[in-house]
Amino acid sequence: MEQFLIDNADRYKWLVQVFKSKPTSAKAGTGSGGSANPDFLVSARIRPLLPDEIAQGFPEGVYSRGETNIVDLHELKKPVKGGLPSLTSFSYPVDRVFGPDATTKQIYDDIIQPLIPWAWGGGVSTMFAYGQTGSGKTFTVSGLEEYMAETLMGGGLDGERKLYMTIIELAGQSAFDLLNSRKHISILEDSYGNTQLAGALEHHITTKSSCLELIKVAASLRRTAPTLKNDSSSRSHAICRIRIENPSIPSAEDGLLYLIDLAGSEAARDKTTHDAARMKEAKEINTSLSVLKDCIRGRALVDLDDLASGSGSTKKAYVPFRHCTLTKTLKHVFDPAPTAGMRRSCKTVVVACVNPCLADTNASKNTLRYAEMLRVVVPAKKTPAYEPSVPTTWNNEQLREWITKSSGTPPISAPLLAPTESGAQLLRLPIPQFIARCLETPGGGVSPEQAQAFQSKFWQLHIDSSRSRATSATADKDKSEAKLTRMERLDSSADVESPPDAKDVPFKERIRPGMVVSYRAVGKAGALGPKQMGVVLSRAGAVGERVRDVYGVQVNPRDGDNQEEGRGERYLCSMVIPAILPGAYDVSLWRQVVVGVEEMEAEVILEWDMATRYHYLTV
Ligand SMILES: Nc1ncnc2c1ncn2[C@@H]1O[C@H](COP(=O)(O)OP(=O)(O)OP(=O)(O)O)[C@@H](O)[C@H]1O
Repeated sequence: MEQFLIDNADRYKWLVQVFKSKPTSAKAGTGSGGSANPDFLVSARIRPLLPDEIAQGFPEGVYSRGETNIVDLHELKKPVKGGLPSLTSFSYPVDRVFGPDATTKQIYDDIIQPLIPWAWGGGVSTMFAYGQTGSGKTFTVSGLEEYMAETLMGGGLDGERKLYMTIIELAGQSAFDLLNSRKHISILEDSYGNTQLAGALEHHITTKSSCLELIKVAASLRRTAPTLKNDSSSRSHAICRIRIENPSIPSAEDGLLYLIDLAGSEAARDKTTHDAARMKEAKEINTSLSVLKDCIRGRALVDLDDLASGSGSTKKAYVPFRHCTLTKTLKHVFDPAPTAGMRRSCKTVVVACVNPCLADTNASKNTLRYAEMLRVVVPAKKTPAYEPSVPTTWNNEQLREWITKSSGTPPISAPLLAPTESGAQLLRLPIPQFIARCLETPGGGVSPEQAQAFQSKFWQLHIDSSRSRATSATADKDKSEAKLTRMERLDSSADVESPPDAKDVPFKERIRPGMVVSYRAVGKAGALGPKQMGVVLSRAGAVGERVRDVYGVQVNPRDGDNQEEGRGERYLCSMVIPAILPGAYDVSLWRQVVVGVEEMEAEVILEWDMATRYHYLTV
């Protein structure tokens, strides 16, 4: 067959020329009536022919159709009964095509760079390089890693972050730490359902050079085996994970950035030369890639359903992430189950690397079909009807109006928090980014506590509205008292419990047992940092002389003992400590602390959630 292709290369090139000169059909890259999913992008990179492929006389079989984001693949068919060879052509729509002349920098700037601020802001960003062996995955990923290191370490991103890098390799059922001499590690699920890379080292990275040095070490330890297409073919998946910690919001989940160089799917020409072990390895790789496809597609469908949940749909796609080690490791990326009511906000980019050689079109077809199957097009649908208690039905204007009305005092700047987003889009914003936008409100009056509480309120409203919509699908439609959403109940009960003018009295003048206050702990920060919360139990002077707080300080000292002159009223408070779930708090009754009125900053409203058995901040 290869000789047939070489012998008929001139005819083939002429047929391709004729194909190209025909007017192209308007087969849009997005399919009929839909648009590309902004958080999930599938691209194709067609590498140039390599010198040995050119030397053998193979022409290119895969072409980019430029702006339309369609990849054309041609094959030359042997004539059945005499006659001349003919052309068979296939077209594959993707979200973005990069032809042989595109540089890795262009790819980075166009589709990868936006992943970095997303992870920096607390989201999960993932890039997969997929393709046949020798199609340019490692070439692409290693180039992208360099640019990524530059962006992360270049100082152009807002705020302070701590970065930790882990690089592991998955080969069959085994996992190895590529930053610790290929030491065996275990992929385990802990009792909270989180995947743990037990035994893998995390390296704190502080400079671009230290980051690149670690990437170099990992590349040198990656398992490779020669294939016909590539002398050093990677027979394993390599996962580079950067965990991004935001010290200014300790309760927020860390941002995660994954760059994944998948093991090469096999070229048919390769398979003829395999022994049993290599065949088994190839089978394992293909199985994991198949599960990966189901997970990527499943998760994209779940997100799409969320974006469109104004429709009230409760049908969820299945994401089989526990079916193989690769997807289990990437639980954060795929798990559709929310934690504390919130699903991690993910942005994913797939780069399908394509070998253009006419002799390899079978494998390239598989790669492009795989890419096509991953695409989940956002269907064109009519905007859901506005409902005041359902954030997913709000357009930008309605969202801004709600922000201004409901974000507390001072009001959070709606144009800064939601410059363009609809309600559904703002729900997908990572929490730290939401908070950071709130804090940009001019005047500096918005505190991190207010921002966090407002984020919880927004989410709570969404959860309540989803629950009540699900219930109303099966129950009587009458809106009775029993059917009020939790926020409505909270609002109405707040009206009953607090005197209407309570808001006008400064909180320090109405301190009472049970009130929750935030305070700046002077000289006793401990592990929780200086900003803390506590539930007021009593005046310090009301307890016995022997009572000491968590720091060993006598709560009610006799005259002359421990008493600092000139201090205002002091209260014994139970500490409110961050719980294991993001945004959740526990009241630790037995950990008590004395807080002076002058240390108190604001009254805080905590709301108890039966489902998670934790408290959450509300505005
Ligand atoms: N865009 C490109 N421009 C120039 N050369 C490229 C390009 N992409 C890949 N190559 C070359 O092609 C060869 C194979 O690339 P690479 O090793 O990245 O493939 P791979 O898909 O990672 O293969 P495997 O799965 O077998 O590890 C290398 O010699 C690489 O330098």
